Amino acid sequence: MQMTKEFIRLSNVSKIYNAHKENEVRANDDMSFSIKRGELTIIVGSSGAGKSTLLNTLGGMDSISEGEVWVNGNDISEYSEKQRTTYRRQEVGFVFQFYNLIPNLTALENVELANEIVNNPIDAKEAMESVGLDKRMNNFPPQMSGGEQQRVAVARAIAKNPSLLLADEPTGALDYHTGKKILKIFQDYVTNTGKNVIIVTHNSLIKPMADHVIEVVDGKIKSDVLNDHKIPVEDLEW
Ligand SMILES: Nc1ncnc2c1ncn2[C@@H]1O[C@H](COP(=O)(O)OP(=O)(O)OP(=O)(O)O)[C@@H](O)[C@H]1O
Repeated sequence: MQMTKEFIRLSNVSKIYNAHKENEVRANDDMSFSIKRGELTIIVGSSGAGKSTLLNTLGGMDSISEGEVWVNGNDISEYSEKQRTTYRRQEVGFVFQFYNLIPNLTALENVELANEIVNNPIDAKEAMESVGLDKRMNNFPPQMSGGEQQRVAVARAIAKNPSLLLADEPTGALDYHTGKKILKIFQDYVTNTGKNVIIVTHNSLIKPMADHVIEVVDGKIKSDVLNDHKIPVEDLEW
């Protein structure tokens, strides 16, 4: 089968909380866009715009109310709970704002735990090396800086060898320089592997580092722009 260039396509996707009640919220409202293979995509918007809701949809964490969500040739909006669990486990790597590491396992053990649950993992040590932490493998998370813990979290996501890496405000808890290091890892990952990374953020100043920027306002897509000349993270200032 020929691989198409399109990797993700959302068609008229809505997520409605408390439908038909007084407190109904259209967190995602009639969203349509597509994402090509090998893209670094940034989804940007202010607080409450609907970014996390969208990320939860793409990551198979939640079902939608209306529309279709195609990932890698499959309509994941039709998946049963069980199929969604398999999808989430096998296909998606997650990085969150607050690392979510297990404190009483070493950095390496945190990464190993993730790659044990998938069929086609990357060696945990290799993943640690790829984020520059080969010397800190046997440290426990509380002995590491925020930036180092976030690198472990990125290694953990990469070690699953996912087809899609999702990051929700991955630099939200980090200082400027440390945040830049994390963003560089994501940008290099896309360049080196040809896989897809989607970063959700409220920081519109990082938009130039992406291949594709989707802006969300009030649950709707406000703009959808391809960057022909993305900027290396090193050259980005904010
Ligand atoms: N489980 C839920 N039940 C009801 N409303 C919800 C639920 N989850 C999110 N919402 C609402 O949906 C809207 C979008 O929320 P969402 O978390 O997706 O925004 P966001 O852009 O990620 O914001 P932030 O940057 O602050 O995390 C908000 O109005 C929020 O209150």
